[in-house]
Amino acid sequence: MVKVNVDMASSFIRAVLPRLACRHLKIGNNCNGRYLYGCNKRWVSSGSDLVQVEQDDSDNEIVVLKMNVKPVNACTAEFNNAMTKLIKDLDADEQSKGLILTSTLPNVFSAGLQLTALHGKSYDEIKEYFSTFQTMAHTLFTSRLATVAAINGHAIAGGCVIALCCEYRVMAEGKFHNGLNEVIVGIPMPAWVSAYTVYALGTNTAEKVILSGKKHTPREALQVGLVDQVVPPDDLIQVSKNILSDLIKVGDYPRRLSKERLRKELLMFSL
Ligand SMILES: CC/C=C\C/C=C\CCCC/C=C/C(=O)SCCNC(=O)CCNC(=O)[C@H](O)C(C)(C)COP(=O)(O)OP(=O)(O)OC[C@H]1O[C@@H](n2cnc3c(N)ncnc32)[C@H](O)[C@@H]1OP(=O)(O)O
Repeated sequence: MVKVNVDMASSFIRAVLPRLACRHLKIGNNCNGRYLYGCNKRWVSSGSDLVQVEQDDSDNEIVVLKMNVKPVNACTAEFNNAMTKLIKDLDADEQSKGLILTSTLPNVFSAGLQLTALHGKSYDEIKEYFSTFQTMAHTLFTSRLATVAAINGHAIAGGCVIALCCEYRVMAEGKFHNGLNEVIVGIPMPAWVSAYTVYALGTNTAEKVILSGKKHTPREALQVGLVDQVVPPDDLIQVSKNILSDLIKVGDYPRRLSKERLRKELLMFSL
């Protein structure tokens, strides 16, 4: 079990993080909180259109969630909460078997945490904001659904984490980057993110990926295991659907229980 010095992390959040994060982006507070509403399933209601929901088949077994937070799918607290609610609703709906996660934006899957949310905020506010992201990631990671990330653009830091929470990751070819650049931004990697990365990549590669903070091209991401497949952009969704169809062919109960047993150990990690 990883030991974390919580006092050190707390001091870091209080004193250093807000300045580092905003210096990294060279931005002030450009939070844009207005979004459309667009769910088309009666049992899915995120309360916003930060995530668009599409049914993929007549049986309602496959759902496509499209992140829709312009301009770069930065994970606002409202987005994190909407995602958490949607995934929980889908988990509770026995008809749903699989989930594809992608983005409405042409070149960005997700830019990760909303760095502007850290600017000028109190310790408690930042802590609360982080916890909305962590809850969303845990909910996706442990969802009973089969999950595929269809990465149609940059997947940076928290964006890469969202993809790592999925069982399978397909990335579009293109001039995109995928990586965990937290150490470059100035965020010490939380133990739970490291644990998820080790789970997906293995310890040795995860350490290299995390400690370098490197942003990988799709091909490089494939080599280190951040993604499982790289495909032409036009094929991304169809390939993801084919993978998902194969995943959900397996008996629901043994699959669900095995996923739970494999993944629940990792929930002990927090900061
Ligand atoms: C101690 C810690 C304890 C507990 C932690 C608990 C949880 C931690 C979670 C795990 C750690 C996760 C960390 C993060 O996610 S940090 C975020 C790091 N993200 C980045 O570094 C990405 C930065 N962005 C980019 O690289 C590019 O924007 C991107 C995505 C490649 C797209 O490029 P492009 O299409 O050219 O677009 P622009 O760069 O011009 O950006 C357009 C617009 O968006 C603003 N923006 C970009 N990224 C963010 C962001 N992450 N948050 C907020 N805003 C962002 C950018 O400033 C531009 O705004 P403008 O007003 O100028 O138009």
